[in-house]
Amino acid sequence: MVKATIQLPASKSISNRALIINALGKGIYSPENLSDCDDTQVMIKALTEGKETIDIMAAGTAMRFLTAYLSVTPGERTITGTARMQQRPIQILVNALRELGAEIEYAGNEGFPPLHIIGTELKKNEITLKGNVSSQYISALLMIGPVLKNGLTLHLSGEIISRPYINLTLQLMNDFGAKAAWTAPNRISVAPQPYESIPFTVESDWSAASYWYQIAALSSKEEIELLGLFHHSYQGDSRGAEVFSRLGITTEFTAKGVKLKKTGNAPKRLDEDFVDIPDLAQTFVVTCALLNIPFRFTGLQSLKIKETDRITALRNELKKLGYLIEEENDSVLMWNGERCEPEQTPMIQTYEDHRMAMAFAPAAIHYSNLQIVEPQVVSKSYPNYWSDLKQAGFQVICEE
Ligand SMILES: O=C(O)C1=C[C@@H](OP(=O)(O)O)[C@@H](O)[C@H](O)C1
Ligand SMILES: C=C(OP(=O)(O)O)C(=O)O
Repeated sequence: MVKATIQLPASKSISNRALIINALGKGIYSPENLSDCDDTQVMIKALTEGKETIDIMAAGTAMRFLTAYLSVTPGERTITGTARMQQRPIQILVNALRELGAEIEYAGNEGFPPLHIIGTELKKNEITLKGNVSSQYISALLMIGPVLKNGLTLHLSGEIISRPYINLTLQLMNDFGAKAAWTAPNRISVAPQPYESIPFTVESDWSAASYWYQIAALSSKEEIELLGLFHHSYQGDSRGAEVFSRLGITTEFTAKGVKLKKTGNAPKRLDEDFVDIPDLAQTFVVTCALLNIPFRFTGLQSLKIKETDRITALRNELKKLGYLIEEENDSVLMWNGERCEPEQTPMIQTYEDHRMAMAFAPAAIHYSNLQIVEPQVVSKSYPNYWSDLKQAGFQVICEE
């Protein structure tokens, strides 16, 4: 029996947007309930310490959003991150900013952080960029739109991935008094209308919630309540609730958050497109395998450039638990029920990826010997994950 009431961490995606918007708007109110996770802490430091060299560690949002922010903010700075961050591409954003007039140089390898940026006034106001690699480039550009002299129009080419994150950006920008909207299926326009300062409270993180839905799905009995989630959420990952309802976990919204209910229904298989919800891929791959539900998950093309190559990491680690997952075109993961002998004491590697640790920990419900290597990685988005699991009665063995 898993019984817990969990105060989830605040969303890092919302926190980091609110911080950038607040800095651009020179607000009088500070956003409330900011996340205490690493990715938000590095953003706060970058915006308040005024250092010449900014280290954002492993935070993709901080790297991309600050690159645009520093391009329009007086001063000369170098922005860098972990070794993995220096392998995560940023050329599309750098080219777009340069085309607008930004002064950015690569301080290491061409196309990747670290970057040397001299803040300047950007004069151009219309560009085309690819929408099929990372939506964070688009969000980064949109957020500086209101402070550009002539506003900004973006034309996006290719299939647009992670679209709900673009919509989250637009939603927050509009809440803070900007005028930004889709003006065609592939075009977004931002008016040169400055941000206003408003009191703002950050919602809990729906991506973090997914690990508790997973725990509910894998345990025989549960009473789980998650605090701080809203019914009409800004976060695309709130769609996880609907996908979990197909796996027999329904959501009851209360005044404080959500209560999870187990219906006992399970589908014969699960097919889903993750192009809008890439951060939930690990949750559902592990959950379906352990529930013995064959699946085909498409839209995973961004997984290779995240904290680690998540396609490879998932296949490697699930094999240790006895599941043979197949991959297609770097963008599909599927499982037809094929098994192999599980390891006696599976040591799950986390590859500096918080979501590997968080998505595999619930597997301890079925594999009592399971160990998680480098468990501290969870601090990227959910520092209290292990203490919350402990509160819920879990004993996961963590290998430091
Ligand atoms: O804008 C954001 O807050 C995010 C966008 C997504 O990245 P991509 O757009 O690179 O897929 C997501 O994976 C990441 O965790 C957070
Ligand atoms: C991909 C993620 O983060 P980021 O790209 O912001 O580092 C994530 O949190 O899963």
